[in-house]
Amino acid sequence: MTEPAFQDQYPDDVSHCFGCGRLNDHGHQLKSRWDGDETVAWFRPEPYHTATPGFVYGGLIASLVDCHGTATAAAASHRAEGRPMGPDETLRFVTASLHVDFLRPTPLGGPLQVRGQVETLTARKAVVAVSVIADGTVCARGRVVAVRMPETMGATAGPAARIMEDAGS
Ligand SMILES: CCCCCCCC(=O)SCCNC(=O)CCNC(=O)[C@H](O)C(C)(C)COP(=O)(O)OP(=O)(O)OC[C@H]1O[C@@H](n2cnc3c(N)ncnc32)[C@H](O)[C@@H]1OP(=O)(O)O
Repeated sequence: MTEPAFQDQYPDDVSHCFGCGRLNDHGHQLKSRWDGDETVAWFRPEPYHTATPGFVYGGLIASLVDCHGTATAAAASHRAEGRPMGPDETLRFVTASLHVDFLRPTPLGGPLQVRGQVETLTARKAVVAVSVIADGTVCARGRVVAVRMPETMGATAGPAARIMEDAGS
């Protein structure tokens, strides 16, 4: 049986992210999982994710790097602490820094493999290297500095909750 994706184990109050939130019907809903000591996600860009005809928009690629990086940070933190991921226990990480190098044009039409490798991990911070691969060729490399989410970003009440309600999510 396939393991549930990291993002599917986030609590509801942090599951509206445009890149990976399972509760965001308009988002990418990226799904990241362990593959040995690395992490992997697959994403198939749609024709409207175009940069120039036939090639993937760089902002989408940055989004995949971002959400795979932060999800990898959360999963690695759980693994290091010996705590399974789950809706009540998820250690939450947000992006402090996102760097992407676009090495070559990324072809549109097939699935992209997104691979993550934890470079450093402390209780409060993870640095994750991410590759975006099309048909066996690395098209972009990124690095995410992910930091434990401040309490103010996970609000279940107040303005944040009202915005999501208004959006119908
Ligand atoms: C939870 C699931 C949701 C999915 C997430 C999806 C990804 C996202 O898009 S998140 C949205 C975008 N990100 C944000 O809005 C975050 C906004 N920024 C913040 O809230 C804060 O600046 C935050 C939390 C990142 C860092 O807080 P801050 O108090 O500055 O942390 P601080 O204690 O100084 O630094 C912690 C560590 O991070 C490092 N760090 C902080 N900012 C940066 C940076 N920009 N670049 C590199 N390193 C940094 C520090 O050097 C420090 O490292 P060390 O522990 O080795 O000394």
